[in-house]
Amino acid sequence: MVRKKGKLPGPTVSVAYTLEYGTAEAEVQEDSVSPGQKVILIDDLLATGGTLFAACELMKKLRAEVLGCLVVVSLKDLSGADKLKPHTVFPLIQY
Ligand SMILES: O=P(O)(O)OC[C@H]1O[C@H](OP(=O)(O)OP(=O)(O)O)[C@H](O)[C@@H]1O
Ligand SMILES: Nc1ncnc2[nH]cnc12
Repeated sequence: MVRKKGKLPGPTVSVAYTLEYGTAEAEVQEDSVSPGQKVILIDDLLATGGTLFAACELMKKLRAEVLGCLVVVSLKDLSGADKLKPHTVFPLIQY
């Protein structure tokens, strides 16, 4: 589980990222994935891609392999999928 900084117990790794309306820090527990583990990232919304890009960076820090990103809604005018390349985004709805 990737969360905003300060919301997870135990040892964590974090990364700063930008949103449409400012900056934030994303965090994941160090033992949440193992090196070499294959992961799929899931979020409700893809806007600029900053949040999922940060999640990909966290997976890179933990040496996990991102197979793709699933989102319910992708706001296509904001080109978030471009920011996530080479990772593939699978949206349920494009708007
Ligand atoms: O592609 P991006 O431009 O990064 O935007 C997408 C993010 O924005 C929303 O979260 P938000 O940061 O607003 O926080 P919330 O989950 O607390 O609503 C949403 O849940 C995504 O995680
Ligand atoms: N453009 C947007 N619309 C709704 N929720 C959002 N969260 C981040 N960007 C958003």
